[in-house]
Amino acid sequence: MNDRTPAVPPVLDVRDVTVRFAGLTALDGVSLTVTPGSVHALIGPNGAGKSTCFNVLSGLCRPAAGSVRLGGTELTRLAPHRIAALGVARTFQNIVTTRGTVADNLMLGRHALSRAGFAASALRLPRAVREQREHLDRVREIAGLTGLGRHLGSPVALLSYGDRKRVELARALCLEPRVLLLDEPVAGMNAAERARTAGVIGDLRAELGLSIVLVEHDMGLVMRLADDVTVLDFGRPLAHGTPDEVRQDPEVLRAYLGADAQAEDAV
Ligand SMILES: Nc1ncnc2c1ncn2[C@@H]1O[C@H](COP(=O)(O)OP(=O)(O)OP(=O)(O)O)[C@@H](O)[C@H]1O
Repeated sequence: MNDRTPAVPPVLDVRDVTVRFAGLTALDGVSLTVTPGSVHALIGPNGAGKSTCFNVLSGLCRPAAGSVRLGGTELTRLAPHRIAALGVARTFQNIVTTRGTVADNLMLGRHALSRAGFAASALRLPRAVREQREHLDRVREIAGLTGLGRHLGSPVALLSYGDRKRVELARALCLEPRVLLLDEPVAGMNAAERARTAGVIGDLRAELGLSIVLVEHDMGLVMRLADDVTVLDFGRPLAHGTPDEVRQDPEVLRAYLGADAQAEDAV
């Protein structure tokens, strides 16, 4: 821990959220509570509404009904940048970072936290130089936490797929979030990269005390990392509980986990 470590994050409370796209109800009365400092997984088959839920949490999608609160603050009608400023950062399923070095991209992630104005930075006034140095120090720490320390000077385009996915994660961390929304953080990775990223996510929770909401199809990762699991099916909440409770829930086995869960139990 360090003095930038956020205090205990506030509860993220999602109540009765409904989202409709034309005739389709993508989320239908979804509620979940993310306990401070926990990993809360959101799982379900393709089209269950997981990404839509993330879009609501990060302000990209406005629900027809329901509310999202972070501590005492209502997030539901806020713009994405306001929600990010309040401490909710996200990654996306697809890699969006393709240019510049790892350090460049992480410094961009710090931009929203800069206090020195454009003129002070352009003129390299002492205050701006000091702030820049502090951001660089923090970028180095975050790169270390995410396993990117030795890649800081590398162009992102030359990194392995797994490292590029972790650049997305590190960039979200550069906002110093209290809640981190991870949308399929290991999708497309090989087994070694998955294990590495799972270790990084576990360390983040332990070292930064973040609340993490995790959307992931890799059930092994979900079962290993999550404290709580909410299962969606056709936009509706199907089950909620610990990983062990959810993996034994007959409705969940029928609707979603099926062979995967049984295969995992056999390991
Ligand atoms: N912008 C949109 N316009 C219309 N329908 C949409 C839109 N976004 C999502 N949907 C529909 O809403 C439903 C939920 O989609 P969503 O992407 O949230 O599911 P998901 O659980 O994240 O699926 P996946 O695991 O495949 O990413 C789907 O039927 C999808 O086709």
